[in-house]
Amino acid sequence: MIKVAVLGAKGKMGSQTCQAVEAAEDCELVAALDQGDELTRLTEAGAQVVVDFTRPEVVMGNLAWCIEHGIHAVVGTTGFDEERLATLRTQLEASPGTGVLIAANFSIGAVLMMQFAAQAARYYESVEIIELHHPDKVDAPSGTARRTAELIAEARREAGAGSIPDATSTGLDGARGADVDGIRVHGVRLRGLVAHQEVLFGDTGETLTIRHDSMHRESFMAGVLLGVRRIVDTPGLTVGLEHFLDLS
Ligand SMILES: NC(=O)C1=CN([C@@H]2O[C@H](COP(=O)(O)OP(=O)(O)OC[C@H]3O[C@@H](n4cnc5c(N)ncnc54)[C@H](OP(=O)(O)O)[C@@H]3O)[C@@H](O)[C@H]2O)C=CC1
Ligand SMILES: O=C(O)C1=N[C@H](C(=O)O)C[C@H](O)C1
Repeated sequence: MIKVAVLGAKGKMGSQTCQAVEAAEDCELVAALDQGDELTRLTEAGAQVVVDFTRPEVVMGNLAWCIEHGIHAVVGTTGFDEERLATLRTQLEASPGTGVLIAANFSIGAVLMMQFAAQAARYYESVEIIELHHPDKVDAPSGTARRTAELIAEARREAGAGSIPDATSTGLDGARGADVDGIRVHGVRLRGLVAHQEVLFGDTGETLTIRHDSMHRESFMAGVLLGVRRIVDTPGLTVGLEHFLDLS
């Protein structure tokens, strides 16, 4: 049995994760912590793996504590940039047996969408990303959109692609979305939505749209449990659930 604790347990993702861990035959939910709870409860409960679905402003503190105490972490919370990842790598050097998985999105379909987008990137002159989420989401653009943009930008650089054409010279601030690594990202917040993304590619005479929809938070649970099962044997930092999937 893998002893699992959830941080952010009263939240939308945390509560779903508690249910999924309790239903998994090879996992035991040993602690469910939320805002105001002491992290010492993790060691008291003997947690081997922590699943973090909290907030970008608190996740780094949680991870520093877990790494220091040799507790593996599966992290869905957003807000990770290169600087944060570098900090985690340094912290993990001092705790060599500990593993941390940072996954922008635990839905298998979303992981495939990012992979397909990276594959398509080299073939199209134009690309833009539209992410669509529920209005209670605290960050924009989504972690998934950021990661998708980074993967596309990397693929374009490797292929020697130039900058994306855009003749806009006047207009309102924000009308062309945010610039993530040279890729335009647009965010929609709409009651009724959960988590959705479209990646639009275009070239002369054709477009390609890759779309993924999470209609329910259950869609993330298979990926979360995969992360829990794999991280106990994967020391160091893993960025992206794709590393735990056989995509060949
Ligand atoms: N990787 C993925 O597949 C997915 C990632 N996410 C990401 O996960 C994060 C959480 O999303 P969601 O569940 O919708 O958000 P919620 O706001 O519903 O849940 C966050 C929970 O964490 C609690 N919390 C805040 N600070 C702490 C703390 N220091 N220790 C423990 N708990 C704390 C909050 O309490 P309070 O409300 O009192 O502040 C709240 O209960 C976001 O970054 C989101 O983008 C979401 C979906 C999928
Ligand atoms: O906050 C959410 O809901 C989600 N957050 C993650 C993100 O920012 O990419 C994953 C998914 O899009 C749902």
